[in-house]
Amino acid sequence: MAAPIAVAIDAPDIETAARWASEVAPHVSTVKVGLELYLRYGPEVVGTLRGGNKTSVFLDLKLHDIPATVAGAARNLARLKPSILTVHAAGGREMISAAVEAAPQTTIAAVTLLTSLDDAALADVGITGPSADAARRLAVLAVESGARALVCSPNEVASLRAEVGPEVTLITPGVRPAGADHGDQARVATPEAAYEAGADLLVIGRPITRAADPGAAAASIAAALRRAEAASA
Ligand SMILES: O=c1ccn([C@@H]2O[C@H](COP(=O)(O)O)[C@@H](O)[C@H]2O)c(=O)[nH]1
Repeated sequence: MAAPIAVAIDAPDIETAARWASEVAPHVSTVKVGLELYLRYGPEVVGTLRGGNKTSVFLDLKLHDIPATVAGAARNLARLKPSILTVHAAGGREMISAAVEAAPQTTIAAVTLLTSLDDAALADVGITGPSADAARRLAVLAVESGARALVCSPNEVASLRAEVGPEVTLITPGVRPAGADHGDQARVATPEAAYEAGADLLVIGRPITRAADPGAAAASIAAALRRAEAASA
């Protein structure tokens, strides 16, 4: 079975994106399209990456605007049939509800706190104290507004799970295999730690796509998750 990994296809061009998607497709459940590709190619990129692969396409466009604008955007994006569409939880209750109502067939995932922000960067934007507290507050607001999925750091999965229960899908970027370069990610954990904490879908980009062989890198992380699952059974 394909591993619960969404590979972030943050590629400079559609040819590279299509190659990465087909190389990782046998090993993972999902490919993720973000701003870099969508803003260059628009809706066609979704069809291209879906291609003949069985992977789901996750649209990570992090909508954040007034409710009416987000509703219109979510309605248009839902036509592409993504499995998941992201909005920023900080957009507030009405904005999240507007997205959920506009795209009833799509899982709306609310981004709590970007995983690139460390304590100092969070303080810069007025969020002080433990990141887990702020993430929990935003998570509750998002779920109360109808979001069925949340995006958070792997380090915050356990506390969010305790708060929102088993039915909400927890999606974690900020995943780095042991020894991998963290790049611009601040609140990180290994794939095994994210999985063991209870994450439902691990978002992993550069550790896979920048490897010499993306297919082999995806297969290796998928195998590590299977070992973690077997060990916890
Ligand atoms: O809080 C967030 C929300 C989304 N992302 C996205 O995930 C991937 C991570 O890619 P890596 O190469 O594994 O760092 C990227 O597309 C981000 O836009 C996130 O990192 N953090």
